[in-house]
Amino acid sequence: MSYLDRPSTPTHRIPVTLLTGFLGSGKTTLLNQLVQQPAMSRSLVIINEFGEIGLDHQLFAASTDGEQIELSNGCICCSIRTDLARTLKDAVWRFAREGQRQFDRLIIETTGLADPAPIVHTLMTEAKVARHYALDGIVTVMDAANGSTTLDRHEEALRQAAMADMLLITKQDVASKAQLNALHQRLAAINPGATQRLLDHGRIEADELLGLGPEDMDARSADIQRWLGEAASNAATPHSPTLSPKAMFASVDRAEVQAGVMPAAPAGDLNRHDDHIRAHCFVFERPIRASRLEAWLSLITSLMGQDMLRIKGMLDIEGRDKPLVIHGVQHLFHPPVELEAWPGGERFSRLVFITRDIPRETLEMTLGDFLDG
Ligand SMILES: Nc1nc2c(ncn2[C@@H]2O[C@H](COP(=O)(O)OP(=O)(O)OP(=O)(O)O)[C@@H](O)[C@H]2O)c(=O)[nH]1
Repeated sequence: MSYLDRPSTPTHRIPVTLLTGFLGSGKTTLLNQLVQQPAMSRSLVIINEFGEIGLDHQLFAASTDGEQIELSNGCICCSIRTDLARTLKDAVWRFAREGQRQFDRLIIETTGLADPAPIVHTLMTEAKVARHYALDGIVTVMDAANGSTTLDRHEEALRQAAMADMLLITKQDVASKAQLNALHQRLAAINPGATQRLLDHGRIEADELLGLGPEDMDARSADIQRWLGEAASNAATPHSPTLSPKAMFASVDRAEVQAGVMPAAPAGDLNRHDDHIRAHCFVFERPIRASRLEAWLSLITSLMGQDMLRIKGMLDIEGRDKPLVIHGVQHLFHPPVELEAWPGGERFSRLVFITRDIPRETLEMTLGDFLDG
């Protein structure tokens, strides 16, 4: 059976929030605020820091009912990935009393230099980990004062921003308005699908950071709009039924930032620094043949998987009445999720790609060829 023919049934896996952000951006400050909140009381927190303490899964008493583990002799995205996998597997019984698991949610705080992709891969590909855990969302913290410079200098920070479901901007109190606007525009260009929020010393309601991913989207299909990005949903709606498939591509290279979340950014040269990381949105009016899309996804991810940072889509597949949501990080895809209804009653396919050094034309031409078939 092919990938698109296997929509997942709702699972009861433990949702995982990956908290990332460059060195000193404010991750720990945020985490300290979060763990005080009742919504986080049954959370296990894994903190990965570079440090000198040997890796002995040293346990700390957390400030709330939650539990905390420190992984501190390397970075979980590279040198100690197997330690992360083992820690996750062990945690299920280690934090259990009388056969009952004592946590319902997992937060992983990465080091400031971590690439989120390998961590997501560990969650998705290690069978014993994937059985118990499912990625809920990637939350990336950005420092308003240094963020633009950090993005200029550090590929890691770009990748953290590009893969985020939510971008939390800290230190607005010490940033100029110009710095804040520049960062806001830049992040909107890199990752139009991610919500941007301003944080004051890490303060935010935990609920806002939870339930970000597609795993439980079935229950709240209206949220698909936000998840795919307002830009993909609004700007790319097809109208004419006579369009040829190639003409149905719509380009959305800028984000419509959600009202009330951040002020609208003034127009500018959004991609001056980041030409290599881009968001590309495509819409298709006619139903897509599953086998052709799968063949294309397989080709494109095997050739360019490393540079295909994120893929999100809501698809109208031939022979299906309901929308199918797909979600991938590099060459790995979560099981597709079938929604109950088309959000807003609008039935058409949307695909969003966040890529590094992949020209839009490459996607457009190959996709057109495959779907034209
Ligand atoms: N002015 C200001 N300072 C902040 C804010 N948020 C965090 N900080 C400060 O920024 C510094 C770094 O914050 P941390 O939370 O330790 O950052 P981190 O991302 O965990 O840092 P690493 O562990 O080095 O990756 C601390 O001194 C915080 O008090 C904010 O909104 N405003």
